[in-house]
Amino acid sequence: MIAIIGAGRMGEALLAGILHTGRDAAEVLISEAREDRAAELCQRYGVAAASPAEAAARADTLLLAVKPQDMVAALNEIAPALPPGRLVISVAAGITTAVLEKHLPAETAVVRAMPNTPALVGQGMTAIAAGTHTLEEHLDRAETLLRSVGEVVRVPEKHLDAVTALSGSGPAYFYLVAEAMIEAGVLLGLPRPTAERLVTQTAVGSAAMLRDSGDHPTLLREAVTSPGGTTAAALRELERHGLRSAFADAVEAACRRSAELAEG
Ligand SMILES: NC(=O)C1=CN([C@@H]2O[C@H](COP(=O)(O)OP(=O)(O)OC[C@H]3O[C@@H](n4cnc5c(N)ncnc54)[C@H](O)[C@@H]3O)[C@@H](O)[C@H]2O)C=CC1
Ligand SMILES: O=C(O)[C@@H]1CCC=N1
Repeated sequence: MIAIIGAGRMGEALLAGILHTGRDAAEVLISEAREDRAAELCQRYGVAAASPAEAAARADTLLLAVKPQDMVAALNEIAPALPPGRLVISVAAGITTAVLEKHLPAETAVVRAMPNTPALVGQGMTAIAAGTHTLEEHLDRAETLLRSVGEVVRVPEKHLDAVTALSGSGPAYFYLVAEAMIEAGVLLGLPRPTAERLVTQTAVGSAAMLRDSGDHPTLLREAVTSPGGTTAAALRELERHGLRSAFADAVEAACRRSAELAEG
């Protein structure tokens, strides 16, 4: 039995992804503080709801997807009911395995994970790191579970704030670029639905090439950039507006914020 504690946006993405891979809904519990939200998800996915304590007692794997600011309260609800030998996976930004271990019974196996919302469609990217009492077998279990919603990499925990800044928050950067491109198309007089369709398929096609061609993004970009052409004119403007340093600053800010969240 798997229990998802905190079924907000990320909790639902994980729930949907896990069920999509054929896991029986009877094998998944959700625990969600907002009753209307819990009822909506139970109806949509056919899973049962339980209190955090009940979920802790019944599930062998707990997936914690509450906000970092709510994590200690959630751990305190779970800890008294948690039998030995359970695996606790947290996806909260910034919350270290040391914090998780401090609020759980001694020797609980914890895994800190950072997924992203494309998990909802089975295209997630998750990085995982082990706690002090986490054995290879626990990491394998976490990896197998999270692989049901996309790709998984193992990283040392010291890299997880950077991972959070890059792939955890990363989908938002791509969506912002998509929004900005759609508005630019509308500015040029394209009907909005046309601009949306052009941008969406351009994003999907570019992502497929990035993943499948084996070529570095630089080579793929160069192949679009004809000498003296339109792309070169556009790229010069993006460079003039400092796009690369904007990304460096943005990702650094996200990484700093992730580290701050650990402090509560
Ligand atoms: N949204 C994203 O793209 C990603 C989010 N995360 C992490 O996932 C966690 C959740 O983020 P979101 O889903 O965006 O937030 P959210 O606010 O949509 O979801 C959190 C949910 O937890 C519930 N909750 C709070 N305390 C609870 C408790 N004690 N027991 C049961 N339910 C409780 C809330 O009612 C809420 O529905 C955060 O820690 C975040 O860092 C990680 C990767 C990506
Ligand atoms: O914005 C956040 O804090 C969460 C963590 C990574 C993506 N969303």
